[in-house]
Amino acid sequence: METTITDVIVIGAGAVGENVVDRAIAGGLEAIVVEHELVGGECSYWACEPSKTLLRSGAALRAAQRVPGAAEAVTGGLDADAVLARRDARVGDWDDTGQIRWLDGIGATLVRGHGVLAGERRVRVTAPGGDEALLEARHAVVVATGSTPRLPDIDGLALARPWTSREATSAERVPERLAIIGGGVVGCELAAAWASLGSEVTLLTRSGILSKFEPFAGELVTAGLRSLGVDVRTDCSPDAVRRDAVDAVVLALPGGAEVVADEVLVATGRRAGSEDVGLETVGLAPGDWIDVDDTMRVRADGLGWLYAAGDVTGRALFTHQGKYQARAAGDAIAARAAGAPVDDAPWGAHVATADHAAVPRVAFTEPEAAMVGLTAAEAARRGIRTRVVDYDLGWVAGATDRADGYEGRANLVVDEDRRVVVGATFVGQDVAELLHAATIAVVGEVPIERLWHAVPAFPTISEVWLRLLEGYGRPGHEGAA
Ligand SMILES: Cc1cc2nc3c(=O)[nH]c(=O)nc-3n(C[C@H](O)[C@H](O)[C@H](O)COP(=O)(O)OP(=O)(O)OC[C@H]3O[C@@H](n4cnc5c(N)ncnc54)[C@H](O)[C@@H]3O)c2cc1C
Ligand SMILES: NC(=O)c1ccc[n+]([C@@H]2O[C@H](COP(=O)([O-])OP(=O)(O)OC[C@H]3O[C@@H](n4cnc5c(N)ncnc54)[C@H](O)[C@@H]3O)[C@@H](O)[C@H]2O)c1
Repeated sequence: METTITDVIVIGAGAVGENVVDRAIAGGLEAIVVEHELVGGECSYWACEPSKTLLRSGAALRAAQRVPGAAEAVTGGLDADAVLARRDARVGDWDDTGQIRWLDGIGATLVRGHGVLAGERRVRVTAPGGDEALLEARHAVVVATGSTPRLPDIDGLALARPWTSREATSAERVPERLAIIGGGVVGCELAAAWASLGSEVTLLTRSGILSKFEPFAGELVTAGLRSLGVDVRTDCSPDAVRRDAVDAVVLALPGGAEVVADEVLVATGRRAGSEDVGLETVGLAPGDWIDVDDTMRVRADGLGWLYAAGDVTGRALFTHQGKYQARAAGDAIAARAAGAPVDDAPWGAHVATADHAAVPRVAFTEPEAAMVGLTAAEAARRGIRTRVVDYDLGWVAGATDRADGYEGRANLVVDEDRRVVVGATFVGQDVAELLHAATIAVVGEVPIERLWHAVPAFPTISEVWLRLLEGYGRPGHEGAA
């Protein structure tokens, strides 16, 4: 078998793999990317993009309904067919021609097929027709193979043909009744989306709702989902799931109650997409999250040529954070290949430091929940001496302008020893766009004293920053009324 030699090989052309290739090429290297499905990966076709499109129409409708004058002009509900058609257009009808054009444009080589490591700096690719090819990298191989849904061990579940996020983001019809297992971001976003489109949704979750956020986010989103008609049941997990004689799915709950639906979506977390990438050929355990340092280089003796980025590392399962890791990896690989210095100190040019303390995330639910950095509980777990200030967004002029009866809440978690913000959460209509200011404050470690000089425009929802700072008190004016 002939071997093709290049500088860098990336396995997986999701958003993360694409960005590794982009940075490596920008750094003067040649790169091949191997993809066995669609270039663009989960985010483009079965995750971020279709789910946000399914959610947007309902959010826009409700926003209009909350503004007298506009509300009177809303005379009907959502047109589900039009929403689904917009979703189909957004994902390019699950065709990756556009993304291939982009890869061509940056000078990357795409090899279609399933790639597995085959020992040091080598990748074996099995093409869709079964032909095999061997690739060898002069400098680095990067595993960017993402993650897959994790199915809990519930009796009968696998046989009941459950939806994963893939089916739930690509469905062609609105199910009359949808049961969802899991109250994390996937469960809550897709509950909001399908309830808005007319499904009767029941959401069962073992924990609370959005338990990785501040508790007030879970409370407000639970109320918001219920206002859409979602039957939210926390501390609840089915014992067994089956399809009945008329093909309905029946979820048996502890105590004998049942939930009957047309489809059941399992949204109980993800596992590493590392089971079938040949990790065993280099001494790593298949199926595990791949452990990397902050330049995204695998932490294991003798594997200085092997990197991983994105979901497969388990560091922060978000597209934006994976792309950030990809930039670090691609730049570090190029620097090492050129024998140039690698700036791997915290916040250096070649590291993904923000993964540890400043990951922004938005749950595009009803209402939106957005956070960056640490929750108050996480900060306490890390031993940080904090003070938490919070504020009712319904009192902010920009919010009341935006919607009558605006409901929302925000908080800042302040590190009292360093006098910097280490976490911020905003929950309410249209808060997603507020988040980046908080990310800059956390990453920039902007002293509270200086934040007083960042004046939010009136009347924007961002004025909540001023209210939060007033709640905290102006350092040096503690005695002032
Ligand atoms: C429903 C849902 C909604 C989401 N919404 C958001 C959101 O709004 N914002 C956000 O930031 N994140 C969101 N996420 C998370 C986001 O989708 C992931 O973090 C992101 O897709 C990870 O990118 P990745 O490139 O690491 O993996 P992937 O996108 O999974 O890409 C991996 C690629 O590798 C390929 N591959 C795997 N194994 C091989 C192999 N052996 N050979 C060749 N190719 C291989 C796959 O086909 C795939 O194309 C969402 C996730 C879900 C499930
Ligand atoms: N907008 C976004 O950025 C976005 C959207 C969707 C997904 N994502 C990413 O995808 C990741 C995975 O999301 P997810 O929601 O699948 O996982 P998750 O870990 O966030 O939530 C899993 C939920 O399932 C529940 N659960 C687990 N086992 C259960 C069982 N047997 N019965 C009942 N409930 C059970 C948990 O209590 C939890 O509520 C997220 O952490 C996030 O990184 C991001």
